[in-house]
This record gives sequence, structure tokens and C-alpha cells, in this order.
Amino acid sequence: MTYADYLALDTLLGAQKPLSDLHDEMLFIVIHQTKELWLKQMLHEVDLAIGLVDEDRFAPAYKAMSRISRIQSVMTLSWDVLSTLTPVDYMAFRHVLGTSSGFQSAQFRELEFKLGLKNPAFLEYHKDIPDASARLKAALEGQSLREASHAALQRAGFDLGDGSDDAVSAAWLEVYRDADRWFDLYQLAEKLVDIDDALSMWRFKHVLTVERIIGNKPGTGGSAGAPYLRSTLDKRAFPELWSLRTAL
Ligand code: HEM
Ligand SMILES: N[C@@H](CC(=O)c1ccccc1NC=O)C(=O)O
Repeated sequence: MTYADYLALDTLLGAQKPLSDLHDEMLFIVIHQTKELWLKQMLHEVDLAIGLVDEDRFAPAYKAMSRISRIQSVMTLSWDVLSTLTPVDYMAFRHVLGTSSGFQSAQFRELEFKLGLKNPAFLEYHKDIPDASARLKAALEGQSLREASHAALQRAGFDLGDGSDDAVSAAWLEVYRDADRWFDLYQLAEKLVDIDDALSMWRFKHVLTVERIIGNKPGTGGSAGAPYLRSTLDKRAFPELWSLRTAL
């Protein structure tokens, strides 16, 4: 076994295939490939976290969730590398992308679904790709981190009734009001807030970087571009954990 064998470097380093002969297209490819690798690792961790929360094994679940929010921070920081791409340099090769866009990142959507942001409308972008469709449908049907957390609340004795937002809010409110008594659940909630927080930070740097590079041009994927991305800024997987702060 060698370093290169173990890491499959022939495959990994043979996978950067710029379509133009412009210098900066390599950066664009490498940034997106590292993003997909980190998404793969986050999906690995979120699967672990869901299983552990489901078994009330909170301490190891917190480890996986902390790792997720740290990876999110690295992804947020990587926008600063992409910001060195100037508008003129990006526009020089943007045409090679055709209609491809981040809407087609199946792993990004799978992560949103597994956190609890389950919007089946996004399946549309993957309908012609059997493997991605199957994974996304499984994520929609399977238990999310949000649902696993609600099940943990119920096992601890909280009545979530029909699972309405109000019942969920009331349960978390009680956990925060008496955090000493409900310490495991309180810590779980704070890890969930860390993940929502980091995802919003990533979204915000995305919009800002997009504005910096293409202004308000429409996106290659067919959306309005930066205005669409702005509209995603208040998407939260755990909105009750944010709103309860007002009620405390
Ligand atoms: C020059 C750089 C970039 C530009 C101009 C850009 C622009 C856009 C635009 C306009 C959209 C909306 C879809 C569309 O109409 O095309 C979008 C979506 C998306 N982009 Fe980017 N993007 C850039 C880089 C990146 C990078 C580096 C990542 C990942 C690290 C990324 C991930 C995504 C994801 C996941 C979506 C879907 C977001 C959602 O629906 O909530 N993009 N991007
Ligand atoms: N939506 C971008 C293009 C883009 O960002 C992109 C295109 C192909 C592969 C990855 C991409 N990045 C994620 O949005 C644009 O409108 O310029």
C-alpha cells in the first residue's frame, strides 16, 4: 500500500477537467469538488448522529454534530478563496457551464433533507438521474435529524401531540427553561442551533460572493440569481429553537 494507492490519487487528481483553457476554471472546479467531498463527509456524520439520537446516545451524537458544524465553517471560509475570482475572469468561462448549477448538487439537497428541510419540489432537478433520485427519495422518507430529535423529546416524556409546530415549540421552551433538568436535550438543541447557524452563514457568504462575481444576473440554473439565494437565507431546519429565544 502506498500513499497514492490508499487515497486513490490517480482517480482524484485525474478528475479536474476544465472545458476552457482559462487559468481560473481550475479554481472553480477544485472549489466545487472539495465542497462535494465535504458534503459526503457531512452526510456520513448526519447519518451517524440520527442513529445515535434515536438511541438516546447523546454524547457521541454531539461529537458528530460538532464535526458537522466545523466542516460547515471550513466551507464558509472557502468562499474567500473563490472571491479571488474576478467578474471578468468568471464571465470568460461561465458559458461552458451551460445550464448546470448548484440546484443539481444532490448531496447538498440530501443534507438539507436529512437535517429536516424536506421540500420535495427540489426532486425535480434530479429526476433524470436514477441514483440521485433514489437517494433523495430515501432521505425524504427516512428519519431526519429534526424528526429524531422530536422522538427523543417524546421518549423524555414531552407530549408532541400531532407534532404541530406549537407543540414542538412548547417542549423545547420547557427544556430551555429548566436546562439543568433536561441537560441532554438542552445540549442537543444547542448543537442543532450550531448547525442551523453555520448553514445560514454559508448561505450568506454564497449570496455575497455571487453578488460580488455576477451581481444580479440570473443564474445558470434558471433562478433569478442573488435575489433567489437571498430568499433562502431564513430557511431553518429548527425554526422553533430560534423563535423560543423571544419567548424566554
Ligand atoms: C462563481 C461562483 C458561483 C456563482 C455565481 C453561483 C451562483 C448560484 C446561483 C445563481 C444559484 C441559484 C441557481 C441558479 O439559478 O443557477 C446557485 C445555487 C446554488 N449554489 Fe452556487 N454559485 C457559485 C458557487 C457555488 C459554490 C462554490 C457552491 C458550493 C460550495 C455553490 C453551491 C450552490 C448550491 C448548493 C446551490 C443551491 C442552493 C439552494 O437552492 O438553496 N455555488 N448558485
Ligand atoms: N449558478 C452559477 C453556476 C454555478 O455556480 C455552477 C455551475 C456548474 C457547477 C457548479 C456550479 N456551482 C454551484 O452553484 C451561475 O449562475 O453562474
